[in-house]
Parts: sequence; structure tokens; C-alpha cells
Amino acid sequence: MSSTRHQILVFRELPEDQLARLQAAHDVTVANPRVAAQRDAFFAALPQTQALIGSSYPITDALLDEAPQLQVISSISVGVDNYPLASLRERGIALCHTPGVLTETTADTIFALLMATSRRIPELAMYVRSGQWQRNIGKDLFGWDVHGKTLGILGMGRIGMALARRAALGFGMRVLYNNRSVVPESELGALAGQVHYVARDALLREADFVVSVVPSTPETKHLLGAEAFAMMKPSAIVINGSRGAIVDEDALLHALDTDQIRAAGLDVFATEPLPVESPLRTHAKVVALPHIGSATHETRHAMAEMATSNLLQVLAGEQPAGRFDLSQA
Ligand SMILES: NC(=O)C1=CN([C@@H]2O[C@H](COP(=O)(O)OP(=O)(O)OC[C@H]3O[C@@H](n4cnc5c(N)ncnc54)[C@H](O)[C@@H]3O)[C@@H](O)[C@H]2O)C=CC1
Ligand SMILES: O=C(O)C(=O)CO
Repeated sequence: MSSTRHQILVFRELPEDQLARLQAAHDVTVANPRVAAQRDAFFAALPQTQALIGSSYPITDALLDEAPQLQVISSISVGVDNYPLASLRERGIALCHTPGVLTETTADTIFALLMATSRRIPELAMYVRSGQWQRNIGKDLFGWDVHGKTLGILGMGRIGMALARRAALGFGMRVLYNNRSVVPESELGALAGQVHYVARDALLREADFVVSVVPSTPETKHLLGAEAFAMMKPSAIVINGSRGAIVDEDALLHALDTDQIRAAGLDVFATEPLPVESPLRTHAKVVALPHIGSATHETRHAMAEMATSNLLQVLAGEQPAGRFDLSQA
């Protein structure tokens, strides 16, 4: 019935089958504000919009002012750092996200980054591709073991736990973690007795690999800065798999250039796409990826499907699995 149809604004490309689910029940506008040719259409649609679905675009207070009818935002991401949480709560706008469906894929990516950095995979693949492999390689091109080393996980949530399983059960690594709270043994499953909660400073001092999987919040901004790098072993490798804001990039460059740490593997950056002039792009000790944590065909589709379901459920007056709890915001 037309009276139950809502105005939905899709602000990032959705797979055809998920777009069709929305169109079957509601009136849908597709306009991505990051694409210059679609920007005007996006802002023109805001005053009528009751539901937004998309990702990778900051939703500001000023933008919410232009969307007085908005009831729900469904993010095609687990991270919610692009949204003004307190303001959404005050305005009574529901926020949904996609926890769980991307956990294993993101842990795969982060573990690949850890392996690639430690074993120098991109550098040595380029060595072969460029025709430099003329004789057996020497120790100047050797990497460092991953198995048996100590992994330090900052943020023992869904992705942190998935990383810990790979490390402890697959690679025989010692796993230390720091989190807002100690994970009860009863929630550790096969990891019971295999992972150890430690204070953050102890983790930074002892870990061979320091991995960030904490969300970006005011509290975690520059969690990995000059002070943290100074505590690490000179052989430490830093991996950022969560958000660019966690790492102070100037301090990281200084730590790499002064041999305070060995290397860094980065999937995320303070500014994305990474500006071409960023020294991190070509740094010999950095493996940089274009924010591909969840970027597989299967997982990106599962995220879109969950975000679409979340949106449809909120509009139908139901409580979706991916509703983000704004009460603490
Ligand atoms: N690179 C990529 O493509 C992806 C990045 N992410 C990022 O990873 C983050 C984590 O995702 P999930 O594991 O699903 O979230 P989660 O909410 O399950 O886990 C986050 C953990 O961090 C802990 N934490 C929060 N603040 C902390 C602090 N100040 N100190 C120590 N621990 C703290 C929380 O207690 C929680 O256990 C997301 O918020 C997102 O930013 C997620 C998916 C893909
Ligand atoms: O879901 C997220 O938060 C991402 O960064 C991309 O999957």
C-alpha cells in the first residue's frame, strides 16, 4: 500500500538483489554523494528521506538537519565512526550496522597483512616480477618467523577473537590481549587458557606483533602514538586493521625511520583513499592495503544483505539483529 511506503536514500552502491528488496516495498533513490555527478541528487533527496543506507561517508549534524524526516540509518559496515552517535540518540534516529558477517574475512585480511609484512611478501614478489631474481637470495632478503611469536591484540572483540584463534590454534603463537574488560573464560571456547589479558603497556613491551582491532572513538584516537612506539621492541611489527585514527601516522613514520620498530602493515589510514603524497604509500617498511578488510565477494554481499534486512525491519517496526545500542553514546 502506498501509505506504508517510505522514502529510502541509498548512498553507496547496493547489489541488484538487495536493491530489488528495497524497491519492492519502498520508494528508493540511489545517489552517492562521493560521486560528483550524484551529489546534487543526494542532497535534493534528503528533506524527504526517512531511511538512509550506505557506508564510507560521514553523516554530520548539519546533514541530519537537512533530513528532518529521517528515522533510521543502516550502515553497510560494522564500524560506526562515521555517525554522530549522541546526536542520533537525541533525535531518536535508529542506527544499524553489520557485526559478525565480516568477522572471519577481516581476520583473514589482518592475518595476511601480518604474514606479508613479516615475510616481506610484496617486496619479494616484486623482486621476482622485476627480473632481479638472478641467484639464490641471501640473508638481506630473509624475513622473520610468525609461528611461535607473541601476538598482542588491542581490542578483544569479534575480530580480535577470530585473530586469536588463527594465531594460538593455527600458528602456535602466544597471544596477549588488552580490552575494555577481561573476556570471561566461559566465552573463550577453544581459546580457554590460550590467551592472556595484560595491561596495555605490558602488551606493547612484549608483543612481536601489535595489532589494532579497537573501534575508532575519542578514547582510542592515536592509541598508537610516539609513547606507544617507544615502548615496543625494535623488532616489533605494527598492524592496523581497524581505523586510521588509532595510529598517529607522523609518529609511526618517525618510529620506522629511527628503527624504533621493524615494520608496519596498514589496511586503514587517517585519510582514505591514502593521499598519493603520503610517505606511507611507498615506505620500504610498510605494507599498505586499500581498506580491504571485508572486501571479498561473499562478505560484501552478506554485509549488504544484513544492512538491507536491518533497514526493512526497522521500517516495519521490528527489532533487527544489527541495531546499534545508542544508549551509552
Ligand atoms: N579494515 C576493515 O576493513 C575493517 C575494520 N573494522 C574495524 O574493526 C573494529 C572492530 O570490529 P569488531 O571486532 O567487530 O568490534 P567489537 O565491538 O566486537 O570489538 C571491539 C573491541 O574493542 C574493545 N575496545 C573498545 N575500546 C577499547 C579501548 N579503548 N581499549 C581496549 N579495548 C577497547 C571493546 O571492548 C571490544 O571488545 C570496527 O569498529 C571497525 O572499526 C571492522 C571490519 C572491517
Ligand atoms: O565494516 C567496517 O567497519 C569496515 O571497515 C569495512 O568492512
